[in-house]
Amino acid sequence: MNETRFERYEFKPFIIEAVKKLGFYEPTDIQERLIPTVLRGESAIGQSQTGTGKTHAYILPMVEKIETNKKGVQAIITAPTRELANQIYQEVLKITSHSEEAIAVKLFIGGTDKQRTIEKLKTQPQIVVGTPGRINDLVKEQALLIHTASLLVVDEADLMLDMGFLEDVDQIASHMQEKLQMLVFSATIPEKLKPFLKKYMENPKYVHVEPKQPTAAKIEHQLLPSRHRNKVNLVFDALQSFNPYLAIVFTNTKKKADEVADGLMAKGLKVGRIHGDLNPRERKKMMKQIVDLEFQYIVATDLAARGIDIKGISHVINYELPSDLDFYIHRVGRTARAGTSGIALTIYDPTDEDALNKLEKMGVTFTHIDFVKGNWVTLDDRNKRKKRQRQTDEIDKKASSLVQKPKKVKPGYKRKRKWEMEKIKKRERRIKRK
Ligand SMILES: Nc1ncnc2c1ncn2[C@@H]1O[C@H](COP(=O)(O)OP(=O)(O)OP(=O)(O)O)[C@@H](O)[C@H]1O
Repeated sequence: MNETRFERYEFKPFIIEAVKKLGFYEPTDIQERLIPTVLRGESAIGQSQTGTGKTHAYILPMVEKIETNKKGVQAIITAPTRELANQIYQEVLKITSHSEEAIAVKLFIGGTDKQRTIEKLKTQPQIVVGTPGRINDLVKEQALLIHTASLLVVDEADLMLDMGFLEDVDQIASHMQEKLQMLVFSATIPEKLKPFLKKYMENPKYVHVEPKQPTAAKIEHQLLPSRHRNKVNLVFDALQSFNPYLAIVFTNTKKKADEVADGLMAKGLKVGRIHGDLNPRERKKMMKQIVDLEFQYIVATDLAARGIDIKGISHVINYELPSDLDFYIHRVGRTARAGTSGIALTIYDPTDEDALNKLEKMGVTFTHIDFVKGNWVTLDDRNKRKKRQRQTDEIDKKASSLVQKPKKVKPGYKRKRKWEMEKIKKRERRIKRK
């Protein structure tokens, strides 16, 4: 690519070169609205749908602000999972590696050898990327000196709160420069996060790229009723029929993830799996295999739903609905990224009706399908089916109330009563249809 609209930000030439290499021609909404703010040194909260470029909305201006001749930590990026921290770290390297003057970037995440990390910290990096717990450990051991740093990024901020990491983030912030530029990002910013934001950000620029719907535009949300069928078989049938470029199946627990992965493998599928019970080495190896597209099917818990940007996920299957509906948005947001399209199929039970109603109120529109005798069929909208069921129930009730039970029971009275009720039901249905 020989030109890019990112030139409007007057980034250092090496950053423009890196952006061109990434193939970014047009800044996304959130980038357009936040890059100038970050360059001015202001704090900001960035909320926009999954897959809309939040990561580079902070990476590009952050690298621009690094003073290459100044040693010591200048910027810290925190993320709630090792996989996401590593992914962000890789993205930072894709930019800094174009700089003639070396920019020292280091990744600090749990599950790696802390002693070895401390030994390698003879010189301090200029940019730190990592999970809050490990960064905080290294600060407490005075191995990592962050009093020189003035920019802190909190990515996937709501999950940081849910996972109890904000305490660590708080401690990290308290060891940094007094005048702190804080950048907070997520596709979902819940109310419960607001007190933390108020503590560090007097008057942050709050950029909420108001989407018309909470999830990426080009996701087709499909609903499949379980109807007490074996859900692993349903997932298998769906995967066979989709023949996906890359499908990720989400479950609510690690145990269920193993069950589903084992079930699909027993049916002959080669399946990757990623969840918290894997040891750090296995998780790292698995993520690499997934990114290298060694699998067509992955089974994962919500650990992988956050921010992970795996190119080419064409299908997301919810084996079950998450209890926190924000996780539905993050799960389905693994597909249809950067303007591509994708399919999100959710297998649901009757107990999920309320949650589905809430998602519809949030702006998600579902198509209803079923898998009957090896073929996909489109179903009526479940609300229409429910309404029809309600009407049938009302007609039954009315008919039954109109046909009096005889005081004295005579032979054949049941058949006669049923016949009279049918007559009334037919009349009522005719009236409803008008
Ligand atoms: N300006 C751009 N032009 C084209 N592609 C872009 C641009 N900015 C980012 N991308 C690509 O879009 C994809 C999604 O970006 P990113 O992972 O930053 O989204 P996100 O908003 O952080 O998503 P999530 O909420 O899931 O974390 C990535 O593959 C990234 O390389």
